[in-house]
Amino acid sequence: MTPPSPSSSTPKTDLESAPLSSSSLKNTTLTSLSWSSLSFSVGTKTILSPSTGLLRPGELLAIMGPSGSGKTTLLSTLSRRTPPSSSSSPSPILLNGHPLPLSTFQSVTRFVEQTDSLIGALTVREALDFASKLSTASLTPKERRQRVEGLLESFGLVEQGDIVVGTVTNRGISGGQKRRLGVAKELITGPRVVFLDEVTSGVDARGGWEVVSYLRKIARRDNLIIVASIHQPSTATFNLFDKLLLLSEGKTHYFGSVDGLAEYYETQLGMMMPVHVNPAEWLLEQVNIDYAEDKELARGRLEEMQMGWERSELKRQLDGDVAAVAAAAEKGDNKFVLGDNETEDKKPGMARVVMALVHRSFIKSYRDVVAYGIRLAMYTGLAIMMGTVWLRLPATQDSIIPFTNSIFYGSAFLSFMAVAYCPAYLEDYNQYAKEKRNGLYGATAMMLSNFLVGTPYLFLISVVFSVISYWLSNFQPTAKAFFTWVFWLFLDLLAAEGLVVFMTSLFPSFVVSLALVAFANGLWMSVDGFMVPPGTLNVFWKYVFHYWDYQKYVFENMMINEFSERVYSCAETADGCQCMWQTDLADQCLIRGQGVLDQYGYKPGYMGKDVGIMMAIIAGYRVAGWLVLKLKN
Ligand SMILES: Nc1ncnc2c1ncn2[C@@H]1O[C@H](COP(=O)(O)OP(=O)(O)OP(=O)(O)O)[C@@H](O)[C@H]1O
Repeated sequence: MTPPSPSSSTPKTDLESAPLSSSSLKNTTLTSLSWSSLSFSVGTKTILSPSTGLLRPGELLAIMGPSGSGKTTLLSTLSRRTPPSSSSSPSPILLNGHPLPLSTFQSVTRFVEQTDSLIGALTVREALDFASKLSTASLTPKERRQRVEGLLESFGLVEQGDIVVGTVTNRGISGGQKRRLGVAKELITGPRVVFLDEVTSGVDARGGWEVVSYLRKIARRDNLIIVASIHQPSTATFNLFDKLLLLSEGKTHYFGSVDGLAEYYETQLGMMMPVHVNPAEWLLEQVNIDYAEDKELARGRLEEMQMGWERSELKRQLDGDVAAVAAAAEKGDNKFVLGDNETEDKKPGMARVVMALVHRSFIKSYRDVVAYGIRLAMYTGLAIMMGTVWLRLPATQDSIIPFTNSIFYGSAFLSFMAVAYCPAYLEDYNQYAKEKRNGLYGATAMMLSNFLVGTPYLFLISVVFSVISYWLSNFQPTAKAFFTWVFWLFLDLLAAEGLVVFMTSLFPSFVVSLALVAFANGLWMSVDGFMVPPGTLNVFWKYVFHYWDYQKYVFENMMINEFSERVYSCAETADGCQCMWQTDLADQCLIRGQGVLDQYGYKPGYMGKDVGIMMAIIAGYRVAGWLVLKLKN
């Protein structure tokens, strides 16, 4: 496990021949990652002062520093997720001494976020398989399997291969194993450089050590460069790193080998590193002035240490090595850049991505009770409740108001309850956002797959709800009327889900999206025509909101479905017949259902037009959601 000695020799290999599609993940082409004058400012505030570094294949770099010292900023600019403030063209970040175009750079590097983007319902093996399907199309099924099995083995996850990651009802694998899986997922494309934010976050000391030792093993075996920010590693974990970049207030205090730290501090700064103390803790103490009693004194000392680094022989050597790498590349020894076609060819097309996403969401939908199970149970409960409250209503005038109320409840309250979809969509959105940042797929694939997976479930919910409540309540008992009811309920739920998708994409926060969807549905409920009949509704609400209220079309058509072809008996009293609605059937002591509809101004015969409007509203919500995701690029 001895680190290979870094050398400043001229890179001899060529990234162009990087065999990304081969089953081997070994790097044979990248010889260095270097950067100089890499800085980042916001306005006049410097967050990262010019940083320089050089890494060779097989090396692990720890970026360490007190909270707020700029670790995340450095990692983010180094991985080119955030453009640096200094001359961003050409990039100050070089691979084999070359500033590669962003797309080429991204095709040979990966970023592992602090929080894993893992789907709890998938097994460990499936998580890797889907990561592979979403990121590369150039593997045969056999190569894909080999790569997945290879990574399971490399990260010590073979025994956990068929265990789910973990859901609300299934505990799944441990935190450390999750972190290892999160890293393995990013290695599936065979990157040459891996960036990891807070590599040991969410795991205990032992778990952290395990993650880093697996990383070290893989870096050595496959010649990868690994850059990880880390908060406060244990001594054992710290010693697994080859190099350290120590930051304080955005400035570099040390860049070099972990082994050479004690000597540097002693000879350059005259400070003895205690032997029996965790070196990481000791270093952080030296560069952290947040808790110093005498801030002035501590700041002076910090600046002295930082100047010590600037003046050091190590820094001079580093600058020389970085310059030599760039100079060698400039001589033109290497043909470098991965051809655009070559990288594009490896990405799966839209159809493949959508298929993989649909398959993945489908597995999630039946294994994870939060996705659809809870909602199905809730709607079933509501159906039983509704059917037994409005139980076996006879076709008499006394049932007309309960029928009307039930139709409103069945349409409006059910769509209101789509708020229950907010948490599940938020989970999908966060997954999408992470995978988008890693360049896996975009807004179109996300929207299409979400719609394709959700639609059959909404249909199932509509059927289950209607089968129970429709017949229990005794709505118009014909097959045609039943299926029309199911159809409108289905459209209702599709529109309501579209609203959730749009709102939650716009404000991806549980509390905010929940409040906004509830507010919007509250508004649609009050102007749909039930509370205030359309003829009475004041012009502002009528013309600004009523006509594009999806609940209006559902309520109106469900009302027409119940009343347009049905007849209700009036009350027989001692004085004769008393009809609450006067229609042409009054002399037979009956009420023609159309009489009820007349008070709302509803007429049958416009279903085709209403279905068209409803579909436009459903599509409108989806397109609005897609636009939001697109614009958030
Ligand atoms: N876009 C930004 N605008 C303003 N300030 C920023 C921005 N990005 C970072 N900062 C500030 O720069 C400093 C460094 O932030 P950064 O997140 O890089 O530190 P860190 O070392 O990763 O901190 P921690 O260990 O607490 O996560 C912080 O004070 C932060 O508030």
